Amino acid sequence: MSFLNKEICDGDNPDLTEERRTATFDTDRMAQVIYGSEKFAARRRQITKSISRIPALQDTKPLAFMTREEKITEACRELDVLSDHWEQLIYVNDEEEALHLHREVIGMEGHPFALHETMFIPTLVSQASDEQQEKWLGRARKREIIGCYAQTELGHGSNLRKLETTATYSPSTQEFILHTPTITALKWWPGALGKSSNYAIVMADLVIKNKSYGPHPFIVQLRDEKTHQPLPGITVGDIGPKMAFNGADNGFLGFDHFRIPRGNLLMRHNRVEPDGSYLKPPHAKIGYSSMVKVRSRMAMDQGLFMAQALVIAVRYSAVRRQGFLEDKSQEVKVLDYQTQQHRLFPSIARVYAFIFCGLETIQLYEKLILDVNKNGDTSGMADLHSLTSGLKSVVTHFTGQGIEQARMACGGHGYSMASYISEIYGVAVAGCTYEGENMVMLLQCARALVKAVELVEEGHPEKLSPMMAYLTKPSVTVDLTVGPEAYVKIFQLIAKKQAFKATEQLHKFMVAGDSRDVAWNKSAVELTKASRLHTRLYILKTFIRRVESITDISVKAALTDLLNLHLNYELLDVASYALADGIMSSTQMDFIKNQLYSSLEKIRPNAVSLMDSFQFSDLQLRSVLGRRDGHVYQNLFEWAKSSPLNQSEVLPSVTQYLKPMMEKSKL
Ligand SMILES: CCCCCCCCCC/C=C\CCCCCCCCCC(=O)SCCNC(=O)CCNC(=O)[C@H](O)C(C)(C)COP(=O)(O)OP(=O)(O)OC[C@H]1O[C@@H](n2cnc3c(N)ncnc32)[C@H](O)[C@@H]1OP(=O)(O)O
Ligand SMILES: Cc1cc2nc3c(=O)[nH]c(=O)nc-3n(C[C@H](O)[C@H](O)[C@H](O)COP(=O)(O)OP(=O)(O)OC[C@H]3O[C@@H](n4cnc5c(N)ncnc54)[C@H](O)[C@@H]3O)c2cc1C
Repeated sequence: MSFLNKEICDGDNPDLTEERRTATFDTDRMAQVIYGSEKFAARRRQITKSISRIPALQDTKPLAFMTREEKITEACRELDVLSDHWEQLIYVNDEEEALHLHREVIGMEGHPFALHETMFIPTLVSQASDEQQEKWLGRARKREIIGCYAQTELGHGSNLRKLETTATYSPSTQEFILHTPTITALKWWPGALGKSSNYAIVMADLVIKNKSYGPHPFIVQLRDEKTHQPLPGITVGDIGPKMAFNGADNGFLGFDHFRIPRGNLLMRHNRVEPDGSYLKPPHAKIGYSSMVKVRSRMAMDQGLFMAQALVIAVRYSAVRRQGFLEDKSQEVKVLDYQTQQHRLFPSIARVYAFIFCGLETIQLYEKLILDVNKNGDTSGMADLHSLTSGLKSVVTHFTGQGIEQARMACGGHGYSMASYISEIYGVAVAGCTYEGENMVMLLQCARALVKAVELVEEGHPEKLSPMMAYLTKPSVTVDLTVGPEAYVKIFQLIAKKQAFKATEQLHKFMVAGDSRDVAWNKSAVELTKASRLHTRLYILKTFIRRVESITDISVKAALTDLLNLHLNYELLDVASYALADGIMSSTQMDFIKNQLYSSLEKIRPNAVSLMDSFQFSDLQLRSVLGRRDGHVYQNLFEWAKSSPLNQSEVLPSVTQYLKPMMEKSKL
């Protein structure tokens, strides 16, 4: 068939080439801003190039046509190839490079080392004593053992204080006896637990002399290191297929009076002595630090998920032609429609905003762990906990929305698994649940907000952390034409008003006789609204800070357009609060709308390059629709032909059922 002639696929789609030519900035320079440094952006490109030279790391069969078993096997094959090339591809133990390598080669659907790297090793780093690290950390880093993080149970996830798995200390044998007393106490959900891991960090209720000390982390061997068979006393398996993440074997785990040595309680911050005496940690929640680590990474990780969906949708929108504007001789690129821009560009701005936030929170976590491990200083824990609790909830929610809009922006082809957007969506929205269900975490953030409001009301504003300082700002009239700072001021007023209103409501119920818990529940929706506004304000301020710090003029100009779009879009999105409280007038609302529409026009010529700047390889994107070459239709046809259903002309379902049925109908 002539239209499949290879020659016409040589070179990129001219529509995309034109987009790339009109960009006003250099995508390598933009990548430096996205990835935090010139060095890392260059390393990413270098790693991508090295990967492309290893034939065994190129895609085999499209993921969409694989079974779960095939996906898991393929991920393991890739891990094996990676381990042979590890030292030649990346600097050993460089977490960011390793993450990039995994994202690109194995993708996002999960693999046996995902939890090993993201939670098992970090828990050993933050919770194990030096002696324990000597014993396990080296082995874990060399991947002699595979570990996961087993906390959630069939009956309890959000409420850690009610975990049922017990670790009862036996002073006579100096052992802990791990036990699963009921079916609801089965560990349920941990990634890579089902079939791959032979070790786990198990969170269990520490019990000494009939006294419960709450959840503590233990390192537990689950399987024989030679045979990989579960050890006696352990029941373990896979929990079955999920909405996405089907390359991961999320698992269940039960203990039948399973004994582990005393030295398997991770004892960097707390201890159980041989006689059973307990030395408490410097902060009650220090054992939760691995969750805080993952939450601190989520703004970045979710930003990258949304970026992948938007690369696909924006490239496709520059290639897809549908309908007419002025010129009736050629259909228009759908990216030229204002509605398409309004659907996609605010999400592009959020991607950048989330990533800038993520760069900051990752550093905040690293600093916290240094402070705790080196100086025993836990003073930063409360702030980082409330910040990351709000942030994980807000970014996962908006990422889900942004990816779904990206899918719809691709019309019918977005619904095909060839776009890969449905898979990205499934993986990203898991983040609304894991590491703390979003509502639960917004309410954690609200605890800090209410405390801060109470401090202001009690006349102690000097005790507020810098993040809460806006709660003392007086109401002022703001001229929006002044620039970003004016938007921040209005946002601060809106967020402050909501924090005070929610706290007032809480207090009102308490004064009327409700307990704090009941009053809290009756005010919970208002409290979560306050948390969202507080978090969105933080994101907005980080975006402004980051753009102000950029030195490359053309990159800064492109990002200033994006920032302006973000400011106007965010303010419009929360305008109902501002109007209700008389913070903004309807004239100001009209101004914001007009600014927003003009931002869309300014961003239009840079849209493709703003997304190209993420420098995702086609291997990483795994999207037929979003490939860099833009030869959407040829690529889609090739992909469809590779469907298992097309490997024979007549399917058994036809010979077995349809054919006889049609024959019968003829009689
Ligand atoms: C070399 C490196 C290579 C790297 C390669 C990596 C390869 C990766 C490849 C990528 C491929 C795929 C990606 C896969 C990634 C998937 C990751 C998925 C991971 C998912 C894991 C999980 O989900 S683990 C389970 C998570 N579970 C939860 O989050 C449970 C949520 N619940 C809680 O956290 C708690 O129950 C609670 C915080 C909600 C309440 O706790 P508690 O009841 O104990 O406390 P209170 O509410 O009473 O509050 C009391 C006070 O304590 C304060 N608090 C609570 N928590 C903390 C904390 N963490 N830090 C500080 N303070 C805390 C709380 O604020 C209260 O304070 P006051 O208000 O002052 O009283
Ligand atoms: C893909 C994926 C991977 C995971 N990986 C791991 C892992 O590696 N290790 C691990 O240990 N766990 C893992 N989990 C489990 C995950 O951490 C939990 O599912 C999560 O913490 C939510 O807990 P839950 O399922 O008990 O939800 P629930 O708490 O039962 O939530 C159900 C509903 O109740 C509401 N709710 C609950 N408590 C409150 C409250 N106090 N106030 C108001 N509303 C409330 C929630 O908002 C939600 O709407 C994973 C989960 C998923 C989906």
